Amino acid sequence: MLVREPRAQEGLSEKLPRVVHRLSVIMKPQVVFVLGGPGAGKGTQCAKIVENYSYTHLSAGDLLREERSRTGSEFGQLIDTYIKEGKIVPVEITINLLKKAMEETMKVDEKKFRFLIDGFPRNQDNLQGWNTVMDGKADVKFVLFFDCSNEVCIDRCLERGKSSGRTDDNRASLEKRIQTYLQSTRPIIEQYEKQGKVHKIDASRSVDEVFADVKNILEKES
Ligand SMILES: Nc1ncnc2c1ncn2[C@@H]1O[C@H](COP(=O)(O)OP(=O)(O)OP(=O)(O)O)[C@@H](O)[C@H]1O
Ligand SMILES: Nc1ccn([C@@H]2O[C@H](COP(=O)(O)O)[C@@H](O)[C@H]2O)c(=O)n1
Repeated sequence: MLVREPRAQEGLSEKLPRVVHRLSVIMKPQVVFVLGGPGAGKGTQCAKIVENYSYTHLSAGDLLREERSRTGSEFGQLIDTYIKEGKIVPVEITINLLKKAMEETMKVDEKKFRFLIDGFPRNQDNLQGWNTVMDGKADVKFVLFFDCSNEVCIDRCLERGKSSGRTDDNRASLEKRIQTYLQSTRPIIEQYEKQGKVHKIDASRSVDEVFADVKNILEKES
């Protein structure tokens, strides 16, 4: 004889709150922060993750560059100066771009709730902005930290600079970007390390060797 679960007899009014709660949990953005020095390979690895897993890649740097070239942007000039100087743009600008991009992604396809947020949070101001605006609205699952020497970072960016057209892929900007990374971003990574949230990857190896480690981490975390 079939024994009926009590829930099977529930009406819609009893079920609905539970369904709504479950949906809101499922659809809460799940975030992986992707950090590392300039040219460490963050964007390259994010592209490979997107090919293989259901993540949406949002690069804070790309969003700022887009905003810089958007006709009528009130922040274009400021962003341009900060990027050339290797300085971190005030978070009020960056967090709004990220939030909008996340919302638009999920509006188009509600199943796209896993995000790789690349190049953020880069300093204390970024982290504070994230906590203020996104607290409770998104879960930060872990941090992928692509670690390699300053020399490798600089060499890769200079090589990329031959064709990237980026205003900051030159030696003068790179010296400043490395300083900003060491002084402002490394302490953020250390904070997440203390929370046990950081997966550190040796990014000085080939793209495929680095990605093999990334895959292992993503398989374990899923
Ligand atoms: N493992 C690797 N070995 C050699 N070259 C690499 C590797 N990963 C990336 N590159 C190259 O180095 C350059 C920088 O890579 P990428 O743009 O992915 O770095 P990034 O960390 O996103 O940089 P940024 O923070 O400056 O935007 C690119 O030209 C890329 O093709
Ligand atoms: N959170 C961030 C991210 C980036 N910037 C500025 O953009 C430059 C390029 O960033 P990449 O991630 O593409 O290397 C970076 O040097 C900063 O000037 C930022 O301000 N805040």
